[in-house]
This record gives sequence, C-alpha cells and structure tokens, in this order.
Amino acid sequence: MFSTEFLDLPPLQTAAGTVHLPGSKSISNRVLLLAALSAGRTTVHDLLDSDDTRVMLDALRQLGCGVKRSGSTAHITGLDGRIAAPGPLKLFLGNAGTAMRPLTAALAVLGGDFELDGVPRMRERPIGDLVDALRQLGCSIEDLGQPGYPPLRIGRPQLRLDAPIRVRGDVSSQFLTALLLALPLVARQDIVIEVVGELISKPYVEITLSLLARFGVAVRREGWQRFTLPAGSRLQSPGEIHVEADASSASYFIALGAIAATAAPLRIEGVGESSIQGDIRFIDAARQMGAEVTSFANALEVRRGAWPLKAIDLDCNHIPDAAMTLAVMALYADGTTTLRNIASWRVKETDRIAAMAIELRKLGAQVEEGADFLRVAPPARWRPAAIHTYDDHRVAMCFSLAAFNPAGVHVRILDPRCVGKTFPDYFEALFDTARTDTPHIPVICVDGPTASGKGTLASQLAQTLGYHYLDSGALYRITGLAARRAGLALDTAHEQSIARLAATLPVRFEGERVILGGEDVSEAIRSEAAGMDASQVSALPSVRSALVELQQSFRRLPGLVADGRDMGTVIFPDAPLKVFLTASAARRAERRHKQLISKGIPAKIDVLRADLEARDARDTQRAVAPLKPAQDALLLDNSDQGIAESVAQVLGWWEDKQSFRHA
Ligand SMILES: Nc1ncnc2c1ncn2[C@@H]1O[C@H](COP(=O)(O)OP(=O)(O)OP(=O)(O)O)[C@@H](O)[C@H]1O
Ligand SMILES: Nc1ccn([C@@H]2O[C@H](COP(=O)(O)O)[C@@H](O)[C@H]2O)c(=O)n1
Repeated sequence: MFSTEFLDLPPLQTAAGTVHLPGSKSISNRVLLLAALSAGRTTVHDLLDSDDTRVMLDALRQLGCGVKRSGSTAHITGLDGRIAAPGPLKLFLGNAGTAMRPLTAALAVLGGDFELDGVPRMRERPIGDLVDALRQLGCSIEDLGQPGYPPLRIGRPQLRLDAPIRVRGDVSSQFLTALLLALPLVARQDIVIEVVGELISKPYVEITLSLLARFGVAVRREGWQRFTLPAGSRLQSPGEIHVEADASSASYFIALGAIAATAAPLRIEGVGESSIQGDIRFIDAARQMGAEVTSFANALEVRRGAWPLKAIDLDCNHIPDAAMTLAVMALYADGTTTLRNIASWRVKETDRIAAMAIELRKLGAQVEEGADFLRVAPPARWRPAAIHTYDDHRVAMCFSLAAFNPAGVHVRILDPRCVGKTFPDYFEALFDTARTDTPHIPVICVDGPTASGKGTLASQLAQTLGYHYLDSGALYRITGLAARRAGLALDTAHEQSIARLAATLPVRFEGERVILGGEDVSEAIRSEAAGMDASQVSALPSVRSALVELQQSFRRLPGLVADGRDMGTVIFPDAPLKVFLTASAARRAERRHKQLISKGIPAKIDVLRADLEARDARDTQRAVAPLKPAQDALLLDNSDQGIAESVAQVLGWWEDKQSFRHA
C-alpha cells in the first residue's frame, strides 16, 4: 500500500495483463457479523483485509467472539446470539458504515452497555432513521452527540415485536440491512419490517437476503416494501463460506479496459457477470459507453470498443458506488454524460457529488451538480491536477484513471492511503496492468562520490514519493563479491569472465535485503573491502555494459530514484531531475567512520579517508562512465547540511518541475 502524502501518476497509455481483485467489503463485513452472531464456527475464505474489515474484526473480538486470522482466511467462533462481553464497552468503528449500522442494530436488540463511535466523518453520517426504527422496537439508544448521528450509547431493550417496524429506505439501504441482520436474534415470533419511501440501492439488500439464507434464515418479502423474519429464525453457521471479489473494485479495472486495453483484453479475476453484488451491473453501463466485456464463471475480460467512449444518461440508483467510476469515464466520452438518482452519494465517506464535481473541474471538465445528479462534459483542454481525495477510497481509485488522458498531463493523488478502506493494494494492481512508454516513467538520479550520502538521500526520496529505489553501487559490490568467490582476480585479464558473472547474477532484492543465489549477502557487500572490490570491477568496461540492462529494468511505474556514479550521465540520461551530491572528503570520512562504529565495525578515520579518496580517484579517472556531474545536474554540497535538509532541498527541486494545481 502507498502510505505517502501523495502519489504522482505519470501519463499512462495502455493496459494489459491480469488483475486479481480483493474480497468484497459489503460481503466481508456482513459475513463477519453473521458468523459472529450465529451458532457454530465459520471459516471465511478470501476475506477482504482492509481498514473497514479490521474495525469490524476488532469490534467482534471486543464483544468476546473468537477470531483467528491467517492470510485471507478467518475462523470465527459464533456467539450464538449471546454477547459474551455485554459491557461497558467502547467500540471504535472508523469510517465503516458496514460496521456501524449493523452493529448498532445487533447490539441494540441484544442489549448491554455499549458506546459506538468513529472518525469525525462518521459523526456526520446519518443513522437517525435506523435509531428511530430500533426505538419503535423498544431498544434503548442514546445520542451522545448531534441527534441522529454517532456517537451512540446502547442500553438494555424492552422489546415489542408485535407491531411492524417502519424504517426509511430512501436515505441508505444499510438501515434495512442492519435490521434484517439483527432481528433473527430475537425472532420469537414473526417480525415485520415495513420500508417507508422508495428503497434505494436494492442490490445491497439482495446481498443481505442471500447471505442470511446461507446462515439459515429465509426472509419472506413482498416486493421491496415489506419483509418478514419468520418466528423461530436462528442464525446457523454454514461452516465454510467464500467471499466474492468486490464488484465495485472491479469497476476501476472494467473502466481501465474500456479506456486503455487496446491490443488485448484486460483480465479481471474474482467476479463474473452472475455475481450476487448489484454493482456488477456496472458492466451494462460500461458496455453502453463502448466497453467490450466478456464474462466467465469467475472472471471478466474487458477491452476498448468504441473510442472515444459514448456519453450516456443513466439512472445510477442500482450501482451507487461503482457509478463514481462512470463520472471519470465521462472525461473520455464524445459528449456530456449525466448520472442521475445519486443523492445517496452525499452521505457517503464524503459528499461525493460535491467532491467529484470539484475534482473533475480541476482536470478541465465542465461539470454541473444537482441535489441528486452530476453532469460531466469532457475537458476541451486537459490540465494537470492534484486530486484531493477527502479520505474517500473511491475518489482516489476512480481519479487514477485520469492518468490515461490523451494530453499526457500528470495527475497527483493526494493521500493515496485512503484506498486502504477497501483495496489496500489498488495502486500496485494499477501499476501491474498499466503500460506507458519508458520515457514517461520519471527517474531522479543521485550521483556523487563515496559516502556523500547518496544512498540515504535517494532512499528517503523514494520513500516520500512512493518510487522504486535503485542502489546501483550494490550491483558492483555483488559483482565484486561473486568474482572473489569464483576465485577471479579483479583485473582486465579476467574482464570477460567477470562480465559474464555480472550479466547472469542470480540476485534478488527483498526490501533492504540483498539475496545472491539464495544467500543473504546484505552485510557481506557493505564492508569497506567490498567497496574497494566494487570500485575495481566497476572500472572494467565490459562489466559496466553487462549491468546496464539490469539497472534500466528498475525503471518501473510509478517512478524511480537511482543512486550511483553514472545514473545521470549513462544509465538514465533522459531523467527529469539529476542531482550531483558532494561533501568534503573530511566530512565524508567522518560520516563513514560514525556509520561503521555504530555497526560495531572498528575503523580509523584517516584510513577511511585515504580509502575513499582512492576510490574517488579511480571512479573519476576511469575511461568508461567516470564519476562526474551530468551537464544538466543540480549540484548539492551537503557538507554542512543534515539529512532532512538535503531531502527537503531535492524534494523542492522536484516539486518545481511539477505542474500541479493544488486544491
Ligand atoms: N546530509 C547528511 N548529513 C549527515 N550525515 C549524513 C548525511 N547524508 C548521509 N549521512 C550519513 O553518512 C553516512 C553515509 O551515507 P550513505 O551511505 O548514504 O552514503 P553513500 O554516498 O550512499 O555511500 P556509498 O557511495 O559508499 O554507498 C550514513 O551514515 C548517513 O547516515
Ligand atoms: N553507478 C555506479 C555505482 C557504483 N559504482 C562503483 O561501485 C563502488 C561501490 O559503490 P557504492 O555506491 O556502493 O559505494 C563505487 O566506488 C564505484 O566504483 C560505479 O562505478 N557506478
């Protein structure tokens, strides 16, 4: 997951390959609650691991439910309708509506002493209609803040089950879902729920009914207005249950296929058209806009059909979450797209109608918003934009698709971490399937002499920007080590043999660790002797050539920071930012001395200084790719700068080269 402050998306061009979708949030949290309330032990496969499922699992643990997780499987020992820990208990439910609403209902009918709260946005998301319905039933619920919004305190109920319970259906279908999930716990007699107003997002209620059936509860329904939980209903674990992949998450990749899968279809694994999730009907909308979609049992293949996409005018009530993706597809359409009946967007993670309008306009689109609609005309001229994401995962994911714009303008996604709510590895999946010409992938080069702080600076830049990191010196160090181990003298007589070794190094980078042929050599290559060996092999032209391709292969989306001696001059001559980092020999020797001593390696400062000056001399004087600043490099002498200051300086230079308009 990218936990950076922002993530810059360079111009993306096409899409190909296969994406494996994570489990559905809606199904995961419903299944977890049902498993927790039912009798028996449930093994849940393919469970989504995200912020929202984590808050649900934490709450269930607090309530005394047995929870064991291993990877994407969870084993839940059900409470059989009795709360093991009836409080007093405070449950923090983040911004997870799929946890807040059903838990409120379940705990209110079972009774205890509970306080339910969440993040500040959760305190702005209405729950009053559900609370009203539960109060009709005789539940004890106290508003602890603004009436009708969390936080809530739940006490012991005096249940009255004989009259129908009336609940509003036109604000959020989660209120009805919450009642349906909770009422089997007290169905000593038939319990009737009547929906007031037109029920929105019916497909989510279908999911609820279908999962209740898996847990042994057959709800009778008359249209979408009246639901009856039969007397004697009891939640019973099905034993094993599989969570379908998330159909709303599929929408980003269906759109990606429609926009950018030009040569071959993009394969999306985990859901097919027969999914129980209503958002799968996004496929119909994508097809209307021109996508070519083929469905398999548990997968989809999508490719570009009509281009530009066709503008549509659509009632999106049945696909409220996935419809946000249509608003970004509209940027690529041949006219104005209108998305109707989306009032529920206003009470989601953020006011999504307002958020989408503001951010689409930043890209140059003409947008009109109404109480329950959004109208989008594509940009006449695309503008680079920094997209504010409002702590809303869907805003972040759908706006990533703007990076395929034909003008090639850059898109910055602020707070990309918010995708953790439903799809923590969304951007990794995007970068696996998106393709762009190599020159579009940004590289920052940091070259300079030994111990100037290149590695420290480059790895911190990479971390801040979410870019890959190449420590090219490590490759020469590994080559030196491999040559020594092969008994080769590090001289011109053995140049071809060492070059062959370099070309076929069985090397793997695992985070900070360097693995050579299965052995962890991270420590071995860091010695001063290994540095000297690296300096010797690096002076051999054939060795340098043998390593070029490997170094260039590190240039992958979303970008790269590379440190070494010839990054800017030879390996990435087209890099948009090149830094030549220096510090006085005395300062560098001091730093290296400190570094070695801190690792418990004895060292003498004057010996170190002599060694590094010898390495500098060899590096600068060799015939091939000598150490020197690239013509267009910016020079940075950090002799009197701390690490944070150097990082800030280079980030400032990088920012100066960007063209984002901040919100
Ligand atoms: N600006 C700085 N101020 C103080 N110390 C620094 C600074 N930059 C780096 N250092 C310290 O100097 C030491 C050497 O830094 P680093 O290993 O990053 O250098 P390098 O140029 O990558 O070296 P080499 O070329 O040998 O790999 C480290 O202990 C690091 O913490
Ligand atoms: N691009 C590069 C990187 C390194 N070298 C040589 O390898 C030696 C070790 O590098 P470190 O950065 O890990 O210290 C270095 O002294 C150079 O001789 C190189 O030539 N080109």
